[in-house]
Amino acid sequence: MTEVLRVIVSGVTGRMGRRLVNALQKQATIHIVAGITSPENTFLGKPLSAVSHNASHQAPILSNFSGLQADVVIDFSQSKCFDQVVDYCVMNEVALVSGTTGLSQSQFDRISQAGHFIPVLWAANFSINIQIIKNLLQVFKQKNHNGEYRITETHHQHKQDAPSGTAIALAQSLSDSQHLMVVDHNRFTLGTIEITSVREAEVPGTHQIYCDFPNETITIEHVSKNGDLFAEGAVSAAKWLVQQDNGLYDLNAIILA
Ligand SMILES: NC(=O)C1=CN([C@@H]2O[C@H](COP(=O)(O)OP(=O)(O)OC[C@H]3O[C@@H](n4cnc5c(N)ncnc54)[C@H](O)[C@@H]3O)[C@@H](O)[C@H]2O)C=CC1
Ligand SMILES: O=C(O)C1=N[C@H](C(=O)O)C[C@H](O)C1
Repeated sequence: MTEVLRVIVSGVTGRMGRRLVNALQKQATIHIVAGITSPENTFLGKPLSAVSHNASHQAPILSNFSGLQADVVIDFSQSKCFDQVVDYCVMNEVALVSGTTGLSQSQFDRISQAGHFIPVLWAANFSINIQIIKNLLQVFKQKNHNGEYRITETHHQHKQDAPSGTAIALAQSLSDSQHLMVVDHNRFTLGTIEITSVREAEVPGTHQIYCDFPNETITIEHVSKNGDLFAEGAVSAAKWLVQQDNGLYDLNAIILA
C-alpha cells in the first residue's frame, strides 16, 4: 500500500499557499494536516475549504504548529515567521521545503544548520528551468572573463521583497561576491552585477538577464505564466525530499537524481 504523505502548508492564506493547497489536493497520496497563517488573519480557525477550490477540505487553518504531526512542511510565507517554521521542523524531525524569499543571512545560516537534523530544500524559485539557467550562467562566468551582466526582475505590485530571491540567486551564479548592495529603492548591485526591480500590476514573475561579451550579446528571459509553476515544483520537491537523508538540498539535487 502507498504511504500517505502528511503535509503542513505554511503561509496557507497567501497567494502561493492557496495555489499550493490546490496542487496538493490533486495528489491522491498526500494529506494536508493543517495550514498556518498569521495570528491576525481573518481565515484563522476556518477550514482549508475557505481558501481552496475544494469545498470538502476540513483541515484547520491555525496560527502555530503546536501539537501538529507531519512528514513535511511546505513554506511560502514571510521572513518574519520563518524562524518558527524552522524551529518546528527541527524540533519535530519534519522535512522542510521552503520558497520564502527576503530572508536574512542569519536565516540562511539557520537553514544550513537545520540540514544537520532534517532534510531541507530551499529554493528562491521552484521552476527547474530557473535552476538550469543558473547552471548555464555559472558556465558563462567560468568561460568569459570579460562578461558584463545586468538583471531585471518584474513582479506583481503585492510583492514585499526586492530584489526578488531569484534575481539574487541568478546574480550569485555570475559573481564572486555574495553581498547585495542597495543603490536605491529599485536598484541593487551584487559585485559588478546590476539588478533592477520593477513592480507592475499582477505580473507572476519575469527575469531578464543581459549578458554582454566583447563580440556578442545574449539575453535570457524567463517568464512565469502563473504561480502554479512554483506550487507544482514545491509539491514535487516535497515528495522527493521526504525520501532523502538529513541535509541541505537545492533543485540541482532533483535534476541530477
Ligand atoms: N520560491 C518560489 O518559487 C516562490 C517564492 N515566493 C515567495 O513566497 C513567499 C510568499 O509569497 P506570497 O504567497 O505571494 O505572499 P503573501 O503575502 O500572499 O502570503 C504570505 C503568507 O504568509 C502568512 N504569514 C504572514 N505572517 C505570518 C506569521 N507571523 N505566521 C504565519 N504566517 C504568516 C500570511 O498570512 C500569508 O498566508 C514570498 O516570500 C515570495 O517571495 C513566491 C512565489 C514563488
Ligand atoms: O513573490 C513572488 O511572486 C515570487 N517570488 C520569488 C522570488 O522572489 O524570486 C519567485 C517568483 O519569481 C515569484
